[in-house]
Amino acid sequence: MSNLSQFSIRTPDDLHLHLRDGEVLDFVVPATARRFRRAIVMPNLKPPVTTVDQAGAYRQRVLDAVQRACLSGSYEASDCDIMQHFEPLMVLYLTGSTVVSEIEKASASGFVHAVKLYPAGATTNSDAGVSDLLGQCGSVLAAMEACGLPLLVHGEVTDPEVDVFDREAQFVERVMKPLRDRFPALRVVFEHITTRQAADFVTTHCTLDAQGRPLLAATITPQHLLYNRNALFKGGLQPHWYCLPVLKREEHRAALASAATSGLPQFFLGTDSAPHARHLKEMACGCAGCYSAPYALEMYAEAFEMASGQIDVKQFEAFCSENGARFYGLPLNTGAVFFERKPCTIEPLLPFAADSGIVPFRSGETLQWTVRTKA
Ligand SMILES: NC(=O)N[C@@H](CC(=O)O)C(=O)O
Ligand SMILES: [Zn+2]
Ligand SMILES: [Zn+2]
Repeated sequence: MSNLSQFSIRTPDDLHLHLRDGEVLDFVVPATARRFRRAIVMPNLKPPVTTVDQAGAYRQRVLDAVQRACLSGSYEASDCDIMQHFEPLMVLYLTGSTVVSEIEKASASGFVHAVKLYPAGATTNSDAGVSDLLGQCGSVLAAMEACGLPLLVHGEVTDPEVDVFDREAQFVERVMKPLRDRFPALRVVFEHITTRQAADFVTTHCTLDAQGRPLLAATITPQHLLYNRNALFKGGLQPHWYCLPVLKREEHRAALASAATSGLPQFFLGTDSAPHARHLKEMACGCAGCYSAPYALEMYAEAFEMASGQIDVKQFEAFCSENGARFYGLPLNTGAVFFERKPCTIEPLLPFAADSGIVPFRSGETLQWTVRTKA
């Protein structure tokens, strides 16, 4: 088989992204805005984004940060042309106090595209989350099902008795299956899946709505497509490979790679790019999250090539740029990004003046693909 040396795909969307707030937001938003046309922006700020008004204000801060980046003179004019069109898709953080009227307001807003479940205690800034989804949120879930607003799920049980590597598989049994049974028409995204059990569940339990769109979908990150849990301990403890849900055994990575390259419409790109300052990762009790945004597309190309030997460009494009948009009922993007087989090396540290900097995921490594946004 001859190796592809270049190809292009429709401009992609990142359907799971952390942009944070304040100075960090200014620092990280360009990496996404210069590659992706839209992104689902996670609401796990401190305090969390729980109302439509807060989501609207946060959306404006994201747009303002993009404008400041363009005016700063630090980015090329051609990058700024692309960044200007970045559209943040906002999400509400589900709590035990979320009310039905807020769901209806979100659905009517035009800029809130989903509601996010953080099981209380499961991950970064999840303290305000929900401990018993079906017990606490029945009327809210019914309202979301009725108005078609998707529920995005961090799918791990928090029962301390459950082994950390089994928390996602247990979540399928204890929460996902009962949720589908009770709300069969609720649109659900199983975020950043990491196990064969989650991939199988989304493959086999996905039903379609009247327009033929999947009602159950999943995002998959570059790290979970490329690595198994050995990476966490390679040559010593590797804090920059630590994210939640944690990397799993090789059989699970292989199942995710099969799902992503299956051509099924319910699997799509969501980087879960989650920046934390260097000193907060490289410490006793370091934070969970990989900052992958600057090189995520290059890494996805590598993952698809590793899975299939040769990238099937149509399937890669569907995963990066079409399946997610269709799930969210958004128009497909125009424009393109270009991939060239040319080595590119990731910076060891991204200097962030206000802090200790951010170590990008796979810092210092050389990737095989280079991405451009101009032909
Ligand atoms: N994935 C992570 O390890 N961390 C995310 C939270 C999340 O998506 O669970 C973060 O906000 O840092
Ligand atoms: Zn999560
Ligand atoms: Zn996340």
